[in-house]
Amino acid sequence: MSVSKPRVAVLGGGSFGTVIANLAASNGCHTTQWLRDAELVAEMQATHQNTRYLKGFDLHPTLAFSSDLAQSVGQADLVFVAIPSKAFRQVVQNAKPYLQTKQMLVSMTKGIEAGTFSLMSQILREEVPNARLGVLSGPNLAKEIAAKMPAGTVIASLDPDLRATVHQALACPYFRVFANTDIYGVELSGALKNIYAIATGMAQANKVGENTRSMLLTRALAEMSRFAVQLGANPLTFLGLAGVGDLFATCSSPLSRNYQVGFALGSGKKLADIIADLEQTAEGINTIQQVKQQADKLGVYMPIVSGLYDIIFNEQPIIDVAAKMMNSGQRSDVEFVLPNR
Ligand SMILES: NC(=O)C1=CN([C@@H]2O[C@H](COP(=O)(O)OP(=O)(O)OC[C@H]3O[C@@H](n4cnc5c(N)ncnc54)[C@H](O)[C@@H]3O)[C@@H](O)[C@H]2O)C=CC1
Ligand SMILES: O=C(CO)COP(=O)(O)O
Repeated sequence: MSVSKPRVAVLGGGSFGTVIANLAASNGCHTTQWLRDAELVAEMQATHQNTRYLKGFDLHPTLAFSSDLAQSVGQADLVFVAIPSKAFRQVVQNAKPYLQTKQMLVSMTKGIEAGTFSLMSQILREEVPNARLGVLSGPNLAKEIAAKMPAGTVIASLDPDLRATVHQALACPYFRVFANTDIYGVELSGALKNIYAIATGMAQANKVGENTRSMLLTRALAEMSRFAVQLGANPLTFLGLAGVGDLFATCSSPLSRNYQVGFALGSGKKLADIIADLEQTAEGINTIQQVKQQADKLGVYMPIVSGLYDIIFNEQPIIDVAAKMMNSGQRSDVEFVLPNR
């Protein structure tokens, strides 16, 4: 286990990258946040705020900002990556010449690469084959952490030193870091729950009751774990913070961008207008498309994903899709206990 505080780099200038960089700096780690936008870097250096993505929060005075990748990652022991999935590979490729062999790379991105169905840890493995890898995921709404509201997260890695180093960098009285070794399960949980946050936002816009919301959430958990197990994840991971924890937080909170997208769709707004207004990342729309394709290929039954796909991409009315789901006959409540025939 490392004894001195790790030197940290965070790639990504969005709300989550900022919150994690701020936590590490507040914990005494020499921390640099890398952003592609030099203008925003200059503003953040002057104000120690991120007015574009995390308005109203003062950042720790020792947190450094840079738009120079070499300077940001070159000296770091631990590199967190919080870049939206559509740009993740490109940014890692750009950083690659400056990465050192013993560095630890941790993805915080909850998405799936379009076209390849790669999760971000798989991209890290492909692009930087010798790196020490981890995934950070959990119920971590950025603004709540910025406001120092207590939260827990999960660091998943096969490398015990990496798990301990992430704990050392981030754990504090309002942020607890739990451990897991099921990288794929933790990472899939984080990506998949965005789909169901869209569904719950849509249902809330249609003023459903608590019974409906509970059914949706529980069937979402059944569906996402069924899919993940097919892909080799451990079903028990879905009982942890990265699974049911993040599903509950994201599906309940209007702070979630995916929930906001679902709510706006459920209120009759057009997807293109919603995305344009959001100006932030909502991974779930891309994830629905990637998961629908993969579930069809593997023959996994995912009625919520299929229903959302029909509403968003085939313009089917929400009420028709909901009625079809409610009339789908009897299925097992917990299929790992009572299998479906
Ligand atoms: N915000 C949150 O509460 C949480 C977000 N996450 C995940 O973190 C990832 C990043 O999300 P946020 O920080 O919330 O995003 P955000 O929407 O707040 O900001 C996105 C950031 O990525 C940057 N970016 C986009 N394309 C880029 C490119 N080609 N090169 C360099 N930078 C680029 C943008 O400039 C911006 O700084 C997402 O996958 C999200 O699912 C995970 C946990 C919590
Ligand atoms: O992942 C998150 C909280 O854990 C954030 O969710 P959104 O990306 O929907 O805002």
